[in-house]
Amino acid sequence: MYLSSLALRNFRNIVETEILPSPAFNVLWGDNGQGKTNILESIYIIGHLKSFRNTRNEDLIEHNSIRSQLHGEIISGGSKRTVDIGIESRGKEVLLDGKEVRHAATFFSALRPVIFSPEEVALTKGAPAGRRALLDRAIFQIDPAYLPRAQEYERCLRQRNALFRTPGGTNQIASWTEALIRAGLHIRRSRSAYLTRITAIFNDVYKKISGNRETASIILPYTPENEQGLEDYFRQELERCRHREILTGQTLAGPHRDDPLFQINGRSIRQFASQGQQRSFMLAFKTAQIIDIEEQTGEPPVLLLDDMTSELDKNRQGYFFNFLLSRKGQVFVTTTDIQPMISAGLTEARFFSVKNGILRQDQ
Ligand SMILES: Nc1ncnc2c1ncn2[C@@H]1O[C@H](COP(=O)(O)OP(=O)(O)OP(=O)(O)O)[C@@H](O)[C@H]1O
Repeated sequence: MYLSSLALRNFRNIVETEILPSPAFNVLWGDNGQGKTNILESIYIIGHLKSFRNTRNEDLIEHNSIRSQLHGEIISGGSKRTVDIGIESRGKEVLLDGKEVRHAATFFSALRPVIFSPEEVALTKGAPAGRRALLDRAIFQIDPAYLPRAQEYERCLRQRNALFRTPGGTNQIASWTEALIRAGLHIRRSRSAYLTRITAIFNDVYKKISGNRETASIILPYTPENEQGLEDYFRQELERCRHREILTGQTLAGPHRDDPLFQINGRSIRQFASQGQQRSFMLAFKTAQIIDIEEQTGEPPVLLLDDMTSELDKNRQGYFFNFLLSRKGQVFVTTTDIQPMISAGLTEARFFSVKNGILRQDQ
């Protein structure tokens, strides 16, 4: 699966551009603030409908315009698919192969881009919501059933919270508690199963990146193996919070409050990790995600790497370049300095210079 053509109009600082990327390696290079990340963002939106940056539709539209237009052509399993996305401040219009998209799940399987960006690295150290989002996004991408389940959980959560604030509503809480537990168990089971599946690769990659000097782990606050135990745990959590829930009018336990623990050498990343260690952690997580997508779908995903080599020492950089070179999938990487890539042997890559939102393919 790869992006064979990308055309953008009035997207961020890119007024008009069309590129024909290589099915293998593409390097977007240029000074800071020229539009490299914007290109990656457009590809990410073609795969996910949303940006990986926390942005509103109007931020995506070129300042002097009222509409952005994104067009992507994707080669998958030997056939071509097209994606067209029109963005206006009031919303997005999406066409897959010229037809309106009814189910988001159909759409998410069209390109499956995986992003590695400094914004995401920051999530490892931030609030629990960011770490949950990292995990959930990875699962959404591979499991079409996860999105409706997450939506069902959100619905139960909203209903249950509303009852806390409705006079006499607490009498009806019990049935919504049961619905919440049922829906929540799906989410927790999926999160556990996903981590169980990728843990071996993740551990292995992290060890290699760190030259066998460190170990990393992602730990959920519940045990994955035991189904009944998972349910009992959820009930006990709710029971423990009951009094506070009535006081605050909010559901205080469940998948929406889980805090996945990211650790290096048994210590929380939040408190101890350096920038380089956080990056290595994300590299290992994303690498595991990529390998998992490849194993589950039989096709390598498109990899988007935004400025990923800064703050990695030479050994860690070297490991990652070797990994990239050994892969079959399509890669887009941004950089201000192409020299390390040329030295690493990425000579087969297609290079695009980016200046003031204008892209030029180097000869
Ligand atoms: N809606 C918009 N309309 C016009 N220009 C925009 C819009 N949104 C962002 N920009 C411009 O895009 C540029 C930033 O582009 P981008 O984030 O892709 O930079 P970059 O080349 O990746 O740089 P860096 O190496 O610093 O990450 C800035 O000049 C910013 O002003």
